[in-house]
Amino acid sequence: MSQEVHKVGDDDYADAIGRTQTTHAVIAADRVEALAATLDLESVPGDTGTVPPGWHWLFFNPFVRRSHLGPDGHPKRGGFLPDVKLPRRMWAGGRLVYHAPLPVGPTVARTSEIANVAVKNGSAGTLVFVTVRHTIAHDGAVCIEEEQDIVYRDAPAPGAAKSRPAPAPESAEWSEPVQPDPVLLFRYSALTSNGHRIHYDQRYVREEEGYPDLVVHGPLIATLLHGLATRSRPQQPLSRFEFRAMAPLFVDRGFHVEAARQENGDGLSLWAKGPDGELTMRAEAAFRP
Ligand SMILES: CC(C)(COP(=O)(O)OP(=O)(O)OC[C@H]1O[C@@H](n2cnc3c(N)ncnc32)[C@H](O)[C@@H]1OP(=O)(O)O)[C@@H](O)C(=O)NCCC(=O)NCCSC(=O)C[C@](C)(O)C(=O)O
Repeated sequence: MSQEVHKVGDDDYADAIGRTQTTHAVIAADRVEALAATLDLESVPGDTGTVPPGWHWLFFNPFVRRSHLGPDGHPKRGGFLPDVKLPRRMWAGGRLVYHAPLPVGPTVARTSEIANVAVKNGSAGTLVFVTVRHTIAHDGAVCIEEEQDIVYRDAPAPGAAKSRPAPAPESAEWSEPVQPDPVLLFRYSALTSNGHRIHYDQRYVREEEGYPDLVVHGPLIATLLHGLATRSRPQQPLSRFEFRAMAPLFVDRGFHVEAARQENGDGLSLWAKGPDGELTMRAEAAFRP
């Protein structure tokens, strides 16, 4: 990463860079099966006894004590994650390398490091991007490497104009509809131990964060794109996946996950298309030969 600027106002985030944390999780079969049911799949896809790509987001999110939660329902900032003062947190994207399947059953370690903090100007004010580098290893062998981008934004200015998302591509070779009902959002929050109120607390999301309705989880959309990628190439294991969340999706507003062969490459380009045809997430997937 090349960004050098870690300051917003008087806050200097340089100290946070390089901070590490290790979390352990039992890769429990019942949780993996519960996600299959939540995604309305007949069974867990892929090889028996392994976690499908993207499903590792089920694990490693600790249930902290209630008194240690911040106003958004996430653990208070200033522990592992830097104490960014901007109130609205979103999952902005990530880059994943799948080295080996994550086995179901054992207790597995995830080591996390704050890789970068970048302050940028967005269309509606300051954005602070925190990039966390995760390594998930079992028995000394790395299974997954991931860089996760979390973005923090200012509260919306009253009457501020909304930025207009770009249209999604019209070149889909694969397209699947998704109906994000409140039960899907609730079950995904529960399964991923995610207390973020933007996914279930309608008063909070409207009054405090200024969104029109409950927000669909970024990792859920990325998981659905992973699923489309692996179904489109059943013979080839996924080796890399990168994605960027471009605009939010909301509860009860149907959207599509779509894919096409890459124009310049052997992999797939994928995206989520919102209810008005807008591009809400884009992704690239690479596969082993
Ligand atoms: C991120 C938003 C606010 C920026 O929107 P904007 O209009 O303010 O920004 P912009 O003007 O388009 O771009 C400004 C700068 O930011 C960069 N940028 C712009 N977007 C990204 C991105 N995604 N990843 C990395 N960089 C990004 C962009 O490249 C540019 O950099 P530059 O000045 O160097 O050229 C906007 O794109 C957006 O709303 N995206 C959708 C976010 C979303 O819906 N996430 C999923 C739901 S939140 C969630 O699931 C949460 C969870 C799971 O509970 C959880 O807490 O972990």
